Amino acid sequence: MSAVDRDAVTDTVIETRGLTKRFRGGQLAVDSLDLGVPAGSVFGFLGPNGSGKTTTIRMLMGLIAPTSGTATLLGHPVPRAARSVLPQVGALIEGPALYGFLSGRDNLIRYDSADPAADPHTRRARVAAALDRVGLTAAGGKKAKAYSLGMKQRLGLASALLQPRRLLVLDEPTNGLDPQGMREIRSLVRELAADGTTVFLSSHLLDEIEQVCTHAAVMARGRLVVQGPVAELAAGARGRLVVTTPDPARAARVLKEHGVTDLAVAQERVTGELPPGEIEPADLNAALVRADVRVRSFGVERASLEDAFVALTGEGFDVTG
Ligand SMILES: Nc1ncnc2c1ncn2[C@@H]1O[C@H](COP(=O)(O)OP(=O)(O)OP(=O)(O)O)[C@@H](O)[C@H]1O
Repeated sequence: MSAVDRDAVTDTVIETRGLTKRFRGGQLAVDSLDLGVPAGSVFGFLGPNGSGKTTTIRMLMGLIAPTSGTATLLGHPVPRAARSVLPQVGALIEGPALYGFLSGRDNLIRYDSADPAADPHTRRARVAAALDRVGLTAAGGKKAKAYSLGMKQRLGLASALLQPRRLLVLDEPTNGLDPQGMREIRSLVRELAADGTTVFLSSHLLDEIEQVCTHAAVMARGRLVVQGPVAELAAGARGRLVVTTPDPARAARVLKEHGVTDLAVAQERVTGELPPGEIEPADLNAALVRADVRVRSFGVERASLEDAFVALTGEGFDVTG
């Protein structure tokens, strides 16, 4: 009998403790990572290029051994229990390996045949269902080499979905795709999550994480910067104050006196960082009015995950790493 109980109830589908990878050349790619991915989440693993995302995923999938620390998948230790737990995990790492001369459908048949646990009698139905899942039924007979990058990526996802999965691990699933391809993958991820599959996906695109993920972890230089629900992460960074007024110089002076920093004036628009602590935006508005500044509009721009990243690391989010 399998060492893995298929019905094991785990609230945290991926958990790492002090997970560390130092490559032979001495490069510390992942540094004491403590990650917790809740069941049912769409979890974004975010960081600039070179921040250690792929190395972490390769350790989770048992492809490379950690230097130190531990990791569990669906409650079972990896790499020790990798063999028994990985059948419940669909993974798409560094693009799918496809045969260009075979049709999309035949590529999936090949994948399914390579799985010793897959019943050959139900193979055709499984492949048809997987093609349907990713919207490739009509293109199933086309050679894979004629597929667009987005279609290839969807075919890769179909191969990961031939069996029911509790967890999907996708490494940069939208990398290299055009906006339409990105949208397709994103809506597919949402659908899969709605069906109850936990999805862990890495990305260096902040807005992608904001659009599709419920939770995120932010990496920088091999270290975890922060993790949690996306809404809370963005709320951790205070938004920027924006005032429009025909008296920008006076407004800037008053705001400065009340602790607003990083003030910038562009025509009738004055922006700045809210002071930390007790002061409410409404108090600032009242102070402007008291000082006879004619306020046309007053607001705080919603903070984005990017603001949170900048606030936490003190650096810009440079996708070229
Ligand atoms: N096999 C290896 N040997 C030595 N160093 C490596 C190896 N693989 C990765 N690294 C280094 O480890 C660091 C983290 O790389 P990793 O690929 O995990 O980052 P990433 O966040 O996934 O970035 P990308 O999106 O570019 O893949 C980088 O500095 C990289 O050069």
